[in-house]
Amino acid sequence: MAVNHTDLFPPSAMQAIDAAAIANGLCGRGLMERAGAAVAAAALRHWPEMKRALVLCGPGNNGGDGHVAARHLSAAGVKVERFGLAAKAGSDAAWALGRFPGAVADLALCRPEAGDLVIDALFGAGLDRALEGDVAVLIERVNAAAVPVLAVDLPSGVSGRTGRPTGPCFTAERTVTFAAQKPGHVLLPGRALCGAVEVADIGFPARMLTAPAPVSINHPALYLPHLRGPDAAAHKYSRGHLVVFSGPLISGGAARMAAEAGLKAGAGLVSLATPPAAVMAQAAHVTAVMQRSIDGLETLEGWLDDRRLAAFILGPGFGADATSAARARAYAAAVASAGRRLVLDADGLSAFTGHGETLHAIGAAIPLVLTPHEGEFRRLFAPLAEDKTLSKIERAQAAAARGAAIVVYKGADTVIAAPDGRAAVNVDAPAWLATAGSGDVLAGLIGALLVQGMPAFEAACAGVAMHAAAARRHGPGLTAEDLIAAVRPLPLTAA
Ligand SMILES: NC(=O)C1=CN([C@@H]2O[C@H](COP(=O)(O)OP(=O)(O)OC[C@H]3O[C@@H](n4cnc5c(N)ncnc54)[C@H](O)[C@@H]3O)[C@@H](O)[C@H]2O)[C@@H](O)CC1
Ligand SMILES: Nc1ncnc2c1ncn2[C@@H]1O[C@H](COP(=O)(O)OP(=O)(O)O)[C@@H](O)[C@H]1O
Ligand SMILES: [K+]
Repeated sequence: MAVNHTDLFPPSAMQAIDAAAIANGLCGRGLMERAGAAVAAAALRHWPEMKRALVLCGPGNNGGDGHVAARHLSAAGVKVERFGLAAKAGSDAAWALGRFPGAVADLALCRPEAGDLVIDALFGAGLDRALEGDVAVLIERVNAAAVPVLAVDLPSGVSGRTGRPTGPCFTAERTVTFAAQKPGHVLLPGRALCGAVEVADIGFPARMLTAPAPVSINHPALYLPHLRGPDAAAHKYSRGHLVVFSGPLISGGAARMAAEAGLKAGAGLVSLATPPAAVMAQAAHVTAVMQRSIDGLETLEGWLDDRRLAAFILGPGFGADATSAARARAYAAAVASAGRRLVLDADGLSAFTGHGETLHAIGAAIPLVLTPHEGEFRRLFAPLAEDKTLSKIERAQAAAARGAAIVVYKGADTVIAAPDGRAAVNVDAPAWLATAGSGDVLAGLIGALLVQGMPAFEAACAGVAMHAAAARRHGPGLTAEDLIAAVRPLPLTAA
């Protein structure tokens, strides 16, 4: 018996596991029994004082779980009222109803009142079309009544594959799902609509809970095997030299923050590659971070003869005008020709709008990490961003393939994706990370992990985790400068 706490299972994969389990001798009704019991237990644990449990039961297995939960709650002395849609004759849901016969009122009659708990067992994670009619009306009524909702598997009306509402949907205070989470539990807005998620063990053996695709929550096992602390004989060059391209005089702060974050994250040395006109301004600010005046491509190519320059960050505050964009493309190509690692962020990403093939060629040549926020993603991958059928995970995977790069698709639900289909969703970044310059810090963290020799996907996952950990460590009121100060190396062992 097991729960898979880290991998994400799209609804189709969960259905396949369900079918395989039953084909292998597990009893479908037994799964439903344990699912319903887990829901009832959660209801009793979190709402011990509930006046009534209003259990809304759909026609499928989700509704079956609801009937089982209703039976257990009634046996525990809770006043239970059921509302629902008829279960198909012969189905497990009909069997579950048969074990607890009694009135199942029409959905239109459901009137939640203060003190009630609504248990939403209408539809599960596989829902792929908008809920209409009585169900839609009831959802609006329940949401307006401001009574707590406990969702079974996923709030009805939310897609388990994308996390997006297909139409009207419940807003749950808690959700009990089974065996493993689906993408809809962690991608926004699904994550917020689920409330607190509990994953119940309903009896699948661990060997059956292997993910069909390498898509998971961003968790330490993804990057721990590649994370190293400095060994006792380390020197600064063995820890790696990171270079951050600085923008012009007016916008040097972004590169400086990336550089300082890189030092905090363990790069042995960090240098700003600064246009001559901005050197004095940067010199007035930086201390441990070094500088090199770079007046054009030729100077850069000369400097690239120094093999110790391991990775580059290009984009924070670099300049968005056509001249800067052309320079960004030329610098990125030079870094790629020299076989170094590269993080493209901010203006460095926008510079490649309409230059997808060049970007792909760079990604094919070197380890390349792209860190777009929503706006940059839309600019760089316009058709993908507009495809409303895709989930954020699927969009990030497609962008990674298109750019031959690791894509860190930022936001409150940052997705890290690789061209080979690996993807991870970060779920523990606090909202106070949404502050000017925090993306520049993230670029610095990823750059620092790249110079220390981590493979690009793992470096991106670890960088995103380190960024979120620093923000949590500081707490609300965070500025990007505070964020840098709060950065600590990630623990080398799982917590
Ligand atoms: N492997 C698992 O995770 C287990 C899942 N169980 C439950 O099974 C549920 C999935 O069961 P089902 O596949 O029967 O799915 P649902 O319970 O969501 O029911 C779908 C049924 O509703 C009908 N339907 C009517 N209007 C619909 C609409 N607008 N959109 C979609 N369907 C609509 C469909 O034709 C289908 O018959 C899970 O959510 C979970 O609660 C448990 O019973 C036990 C094991
Ligand atoms: N609501 C949020 N919750 C958690 N993290 C967030 C939220 N909004 C933004 N972030 C994170 O903050 C960072 C912002 O980066 P970015 O948009 O590039 O900002 P900037 O350009 O100002 O540096 C990203 O890492 C993003 O994932
Ligand atoms: K549900």
